[in-house]
Amino acid sequence: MKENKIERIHSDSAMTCTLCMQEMEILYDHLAMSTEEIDLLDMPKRSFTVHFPVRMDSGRMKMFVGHRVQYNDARGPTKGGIRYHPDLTIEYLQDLAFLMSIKCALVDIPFGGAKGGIVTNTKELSRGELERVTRAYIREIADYIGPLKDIPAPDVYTDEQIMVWILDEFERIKREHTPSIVTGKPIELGGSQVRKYSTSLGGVYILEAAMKKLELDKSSLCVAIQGFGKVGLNAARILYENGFTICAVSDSSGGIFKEEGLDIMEVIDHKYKTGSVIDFPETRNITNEELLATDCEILIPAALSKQIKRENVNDIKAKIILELANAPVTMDASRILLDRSVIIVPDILANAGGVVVSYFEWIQNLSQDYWEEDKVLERLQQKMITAFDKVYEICMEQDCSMRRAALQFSVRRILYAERLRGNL
Ligand SMILES: NC(=O)c1ccc[n+]([C@@H]2O[C@H](COP(=O)([O-])OP(=O)(O)OC[C@H]3O[C@@H](n4cnc5c(N)ncnc54)[C@H](O)[C@@H]3O)[C@@H](O)[C@H]2O)c1
Repeated sequence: MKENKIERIHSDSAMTCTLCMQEMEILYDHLAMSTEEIDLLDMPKRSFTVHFPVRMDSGRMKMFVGHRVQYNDARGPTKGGIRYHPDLTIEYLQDLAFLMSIKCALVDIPFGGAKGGIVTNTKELSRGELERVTRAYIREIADYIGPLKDIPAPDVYTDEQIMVWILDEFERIKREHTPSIVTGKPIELGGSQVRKYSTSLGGVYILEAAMKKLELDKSSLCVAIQGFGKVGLNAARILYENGFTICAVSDSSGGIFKEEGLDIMEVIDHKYKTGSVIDFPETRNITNEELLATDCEILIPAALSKQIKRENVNDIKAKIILELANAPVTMDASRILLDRSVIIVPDILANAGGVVVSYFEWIQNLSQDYWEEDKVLERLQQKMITAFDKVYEICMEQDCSMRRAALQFSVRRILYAERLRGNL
């Protein structure tokens, strides 16, 4: 099992493991973990595949493949997204489910980690087919999910509407209202305030906490953001509203740069009208490579994995990298940046705000007590800052990277829960 994981870690396919998984191998030695501990963390508790037929619009039946991985539930029911992707493999989902366990432990929410999905290209399905595929998948896995077992959420190519179909199908099967079965719902059906920008806001809380420790003044710093989707756009908006100068942003069509800073509200308007940030008046169009190499203090990758790699790492000028995307920096590049004393705030900490607000949504559903926006904001900030402080303390004590510190802290928490249960 362990060898397979290492092979995957070093493979270079589109579905490779994240940097955290590579760091885990180092951590096994660093923490002097016993064989029992390594074995326990190396295997998901439950991992299964379902095959199911769905009637297509053409009238013919087509077989689909779905997976769900419930990695570790020592600290609570498992929690994790449902992803629709043609290249989805159960091995990759196992790694993502493991990272969800780590992320939940890091921000101290009572969940284990899960991940699942369907092997499909949503662009090739009609809306009706997408609904039938989703409902059929839920019928297959309904016995293994539940508010106190395993709680799905949106992920790549799944959204609020798909969460509603999941909720509705599950409730039809169980014949009772169960809003806590899934998170990422619209507010009208039990969703939480703040959810739509929770990942970005959580990242901003962490960035501001890091800057306070480093005694940096935000007004004098230039920020560049790669990706202008749900996470990048909201991060740009919140930072702009908080007085940061955003000098470059980009999306898949390219980017824009303005040394004195962009009017982000106008850029958002332009993006909605034209579909891209490029060609915004009085700015210079730049490529995504140029965006990463922008002369800025803070770089926020919020698009895809593996954007900062050996080939372009020497062009990076930022002093702080806030990883809002998952695994945007490769292992090689990370080592080089750390040698140059660049601070990398790792994905498992920087983008954990999303799962924290998912936890709040679940609490609200279970208690039927719905919170005002202010309460969600206050509790999100508290969770993020507590995790940051802990990670920072370990970094200072051990003179290690934030990723190493975060992983170490979470692994210890999970192993402690396992030990209390008598599993170690
Ligand atoms: N949505 C969340 O709550 C959440 C939570 C945790 C992590 N993440 C991670 O954050 C990242 C972004 O997620 P999202 O939800 O904003 O996705 P999204 O699909 O809404 O946005 C992605 C953005 O990246 C841009 N993009 C695509 N290719 C690009 C390229 N080559 N160069 C520059 N930009 C490019 C797209 O144009 C789009 O603006 C992903 O890595 C995701 O896994 C998201």
